[in-house]
Amino acid sequence: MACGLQIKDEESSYNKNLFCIPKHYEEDLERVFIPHGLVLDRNGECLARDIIQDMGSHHIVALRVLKGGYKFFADLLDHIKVLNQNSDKSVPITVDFVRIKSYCSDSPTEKINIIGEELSTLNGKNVLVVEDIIETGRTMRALLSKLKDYKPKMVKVLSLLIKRTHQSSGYKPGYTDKFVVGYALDYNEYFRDLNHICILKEKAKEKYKI
Ligand SMILES: O=P(O)(O)OC[C@H]1O[C@H](OP(=O)(O)OP(=O)(O)O)[C@H](O)[C@@H]1O
Ligand SMILES: Nc1nc2[nH]cnc2c(=O)[nH]1
Repeated sequence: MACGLQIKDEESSYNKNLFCIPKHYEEDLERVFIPHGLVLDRNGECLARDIIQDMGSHHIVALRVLKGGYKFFADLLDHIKVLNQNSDKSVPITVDFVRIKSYCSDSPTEKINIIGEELSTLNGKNVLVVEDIIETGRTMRALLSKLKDYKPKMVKVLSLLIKRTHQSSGYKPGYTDKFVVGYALDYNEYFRDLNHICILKEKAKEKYKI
């Protein structure tokens, strides 16, 4: 499967005044990091085609990791449905959900809560885990370890963003400490209603802190 686009931290971010931002978030955002159009273009037909090619030999269960992944997941499924309708080869896709909460404000918490564990439907299936962001990798490691119990035939992970961070626990290397929001990525539940993926201002972290 394609390994994605490498985006260099601030160098490649954009002045937010060039974009449509909801009034209620104007003061909270530093820069636009990934414009909505770019997200939609990358998360398009090509990605859907790669998934079908890689996993399409058998019924796919798309496992959505809530809450953050909902926009990414919905847009991706739309593309897979179009492919299924328009090509010679088509594959049934069912969906399942798992809710994982590990962050409070911009910090990982001790406990990784996996909620909604009735995942026996994954037994013997090709499972596509769809996540919005991987930072330290702790959440994904906990989930993958849990999934093993259900004996899937194959598990692949698709993440909208993989951060380069010094906090990485080994799932992926790199570094950036910017906290990003938008396209359903939140900061204490705010900013999911923002289309572009943006860098949050430090003072907004205080404003929305719980
Ligand atoms: O790689 P990690 O450092 O573990 O971080 C990644 C996790 O953080 C976010 O979840 P969050 O706890 O904010 O829940 P949410 O999906 O409801 O936003 C995100 O959706 C990932 O699941
Ligand atoms: N919204 C959001 N969630 C995260 N979880 C881990 N890192 C991040 C981040 O930068 N933004």
